[in-house]
Amino acid sequence: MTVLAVRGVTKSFGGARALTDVSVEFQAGEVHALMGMNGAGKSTLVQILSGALTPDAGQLRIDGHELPHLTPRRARKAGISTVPQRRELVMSLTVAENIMLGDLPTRRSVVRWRSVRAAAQRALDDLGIAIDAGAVAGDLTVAEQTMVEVAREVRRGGRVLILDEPTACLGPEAAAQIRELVRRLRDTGVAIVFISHHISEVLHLADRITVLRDGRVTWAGPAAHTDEKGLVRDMVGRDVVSRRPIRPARSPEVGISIRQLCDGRFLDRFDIDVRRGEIVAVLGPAGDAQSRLFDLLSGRRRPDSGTVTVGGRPVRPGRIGHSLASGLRCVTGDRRRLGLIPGLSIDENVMLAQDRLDRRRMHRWGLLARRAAPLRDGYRVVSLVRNPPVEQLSGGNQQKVLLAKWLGTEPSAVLLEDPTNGVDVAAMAEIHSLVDELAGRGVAVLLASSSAEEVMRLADRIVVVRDGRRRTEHRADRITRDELIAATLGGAL
Ligand SMILES: Nc1ncnc2c1ncn2[C@@H]1O[C@H](COP(=O)(O)OP(=O)(O)OP(=O)(O)O)[C@@H](O)[C@H]1O
Repeated sequence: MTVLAVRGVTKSFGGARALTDVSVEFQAGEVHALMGMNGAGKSTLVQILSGALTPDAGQLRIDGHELPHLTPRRARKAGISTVPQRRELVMSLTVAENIMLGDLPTRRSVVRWRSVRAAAQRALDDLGIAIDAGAVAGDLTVAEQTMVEVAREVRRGGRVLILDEPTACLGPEAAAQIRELVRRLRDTGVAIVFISHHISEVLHLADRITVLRDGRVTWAGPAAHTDEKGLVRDMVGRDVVSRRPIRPARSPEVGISIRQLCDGRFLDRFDIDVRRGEIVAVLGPAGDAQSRLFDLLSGRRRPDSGTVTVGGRPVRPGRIGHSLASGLRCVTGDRRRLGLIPGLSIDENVMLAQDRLDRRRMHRWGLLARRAAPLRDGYRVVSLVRNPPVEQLSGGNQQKVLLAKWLGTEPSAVLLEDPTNGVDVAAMAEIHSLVDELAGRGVAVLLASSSAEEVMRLADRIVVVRDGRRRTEHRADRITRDELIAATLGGAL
């Protein structure tokens, strides 16, 4: 049964078309995946469905009734809920408070906290989510926070649930938990709109797929009627090949050396050496250790103890300037919060890390554009209008701006945290080639990733961390992906 129907929707931004004549129907009890390259128009469509954007033409119908002048409030009332990429929980409140926010049961204007807790726990239990409603939201893992948001939306009566890349940046186990929840929701009759760049995930999970390219539907049908190759062609318009290159022998010189690094429960006497020209990955079930490595190596945070040397020279802990001066570049996995400056254009963001460009020269726009051009072209940053503020770019293109910003500075060593987060298959292959080239130029690359596939594609060696400790080390050419996942989960090899 069709719950939500989109007919002939078109949307432009300042004269540039983001969506053209898009029609799609979402059925109750079905997982419907939206796929497409970065900038294809998926988020624009989702924002139209959730009432955040008004289409220039076309209509939306719920249960056959037209929904004119949709606003976020009306969409929610009609049962259309969105769980966006960025978690929207109040981290200092409990899970129960977050779930019940805006709908707190009261008696004579006094909140009945016991009822709050009980109702929230019921909402979680009904969906088979094993989380204590009394826990503080900020203490949950990212996957658990996503589940809490799902429970909240379903409790509020969501019949069409839009999940925007809910498994991005999650390790294999957490991603599997989210998929399990999606299946349970589907079985209760919710219509699920699922956005993901992971093709195998979509092929396993989705009942139906709609592919967008340049704002138009290029393929739509049951998931069983297509395959990986077909999807890539429909999304990209050509085949995409991404293979491990044969890299030249690595230099014996050590690029980055980490010794006995300790930081709270995240890192416990952690050691690693990355030689110049080598790619070493740190992989673990939860991304905690990986993002803590980013904080420590970039100098944002001082470790409890331990040393880091780059090119044989010690780096003073807790000092961003020292980290940069050592030739180390750390590319964050959290581009929205730590990576890019909203309000500044693509060119300004790309050039921010170039030390030769001081503040005064930043305002010579012609020069800025000329110097930024090779980087934005090299990293294939695509936008509808020339040089917009960076927040107007699609997610994957923002990621490319972030990589261009740091990798354009000729580093001697890099830490890359989830470098292809939110990036489409074609851009992923391009970014992987760029990382290969970096290593080929003798840069020491430390890869902090949550994706076993990515690690298998890029790394020479893989170090598995669990509970902050280095557990096992593997050569990428001597292990299979499944063995690696078992190793991250602590299973026997
Ligand atoms: N507010 C805006 N102003 C101007 N252009 C915009 C705005 N929002 C989106 N766009 C443009 O519309 C196009 C479609 O973007 P959209 O975010 O829908 O892509 P997407 O398919 O979700 O991509 P991704 O996979 O990277 O998230 C992009 O070229 C983007 O730059």
